[in-house]
Amino acid sequence: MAPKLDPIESAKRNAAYRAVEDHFNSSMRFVGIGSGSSIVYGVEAIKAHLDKNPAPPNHMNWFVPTGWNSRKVIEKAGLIPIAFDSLPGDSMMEVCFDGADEVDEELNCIKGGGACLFQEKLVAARSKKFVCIADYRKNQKRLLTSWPSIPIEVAPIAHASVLKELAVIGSPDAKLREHSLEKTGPIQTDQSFYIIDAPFPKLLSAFDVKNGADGSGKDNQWDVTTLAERIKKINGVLEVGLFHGMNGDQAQAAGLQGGQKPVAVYFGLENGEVLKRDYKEIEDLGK
Ligand SMILES: O=C[C@H](O)[C@H](O)[C@H](O)COP(=O)(O)O
Repeated sequence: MAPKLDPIESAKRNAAYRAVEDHFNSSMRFVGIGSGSSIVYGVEAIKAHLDKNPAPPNHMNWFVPTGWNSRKVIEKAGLIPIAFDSLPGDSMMEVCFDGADEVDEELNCIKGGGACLFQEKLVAARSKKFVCIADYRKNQKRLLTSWPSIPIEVAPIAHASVLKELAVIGSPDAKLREHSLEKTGPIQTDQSFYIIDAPFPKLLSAFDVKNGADGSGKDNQWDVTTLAERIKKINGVLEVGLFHGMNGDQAQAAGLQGGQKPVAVYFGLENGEVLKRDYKEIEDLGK
């Protein structure tokens, strides 16, 4: 008998199975796989789906990892990984599945809690859609409600100057993420970069801005997009753990390749149900 999962793990697993049921099929060619603990259940659900519904004859399903750990999860499930930079020509992934640390009402996400975000953003932006798997703790009205800080991937040589500039723009307590065993030093990403965690006050959404709020950073009030773009401009920053702007459907409708935001987020709830939030419902919210 399978061991009983604790409520949070079981919420992630329920969300993963629903997300995969709604967005995966065996004839897909390229599928992105994110990082973290929730996506492990996503891969489990994909494998279970393929076992029941094998791919058509002579058809390969390839899975694009977002880092070392994600590649191991793919391999362990017996699925076939393909490196992002081996994707042929202009082919897109049909879908990518990934987790998040926090998701707001507009489906903006904070990611990078597990030190992966650069490759996750590359993969999301080359996928027709990003589908997010999460548990109830991640579902918040605004970002930085329960999750305390924004993960930022930086070049090691620039970490001190990035910390200084973050202080200037309103995050004096930003910190370099270190291993718990101090002597092992800063945590390194798959790119051998460092991670800075930058706390800011709760972020405004595009709805707030549309309704007249000032998210320009005055009085340290930022909206998600303005802050993400401001941090990205700091020399030495490779990527910011804010996934914002358009989702894949919206990007393609605008003639662009892909977006950063999920088209849908599946939150596993404490009572065993799954709450699905998708961007169409958000468009209605904005009216
Ligand atoms: O760095 C890690 C990634 O962005 C993860 O997707 C994110 O931290 C969520 O991870 P988990 O599913 O473990 O909560």
